[in-house]
Amino acid sequence: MISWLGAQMRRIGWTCVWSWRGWIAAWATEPALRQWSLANLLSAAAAFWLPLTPAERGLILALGILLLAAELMNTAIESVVNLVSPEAHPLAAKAKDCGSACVALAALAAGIAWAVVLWGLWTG
Ligand SMILES: Nc1ncnc2c1ncn2[C@@H]1O[C@H](COP(=O)(O)OP(=O)(O)OP(=O)(O)O)[C@@H](O)[C@H]1O
Repeated sequence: MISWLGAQMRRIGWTCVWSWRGWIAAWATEPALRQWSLANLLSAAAAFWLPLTPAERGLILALGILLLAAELMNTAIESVVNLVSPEAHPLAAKAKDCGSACVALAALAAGIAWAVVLWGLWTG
């Protein structure tokens, strides 16, 4: 039992190390990730500055983090496509376009959440 627990803790520890490495690598090469991170900071500051409910704040913060996750997934897809298909190919285009659509939908979700929350503030 103790050795199983130790193995799980080591696995979780390595997962944290690899995830941090992924974040650092994407941060260094992807301007879009830096822009979304700045937008997220501003969004989180506004969510705490405005008189929102805890549920509204939670929604805004969670969708912002999901948007960053979508951007990282898009970066992962782009990296793999560039590795296996540097030349033009319809499937490479499809993979990259879908990754881009994934980020766009996550951004739309965050934007809709902000619009609904602000509408509630305005009318409430
Ligand atoms: N190997 C390829 N084969 C076919 N089309 C491609 C290929 N690479 C890129 N494209 C097309 O060009 C678009 C932009 O690809 P690119 O790799 O430049 O992404 P990007 O500008 O870095 O995207 P993002 O702004 O999301 O980071 C893709 O969505 C796709 O339609």
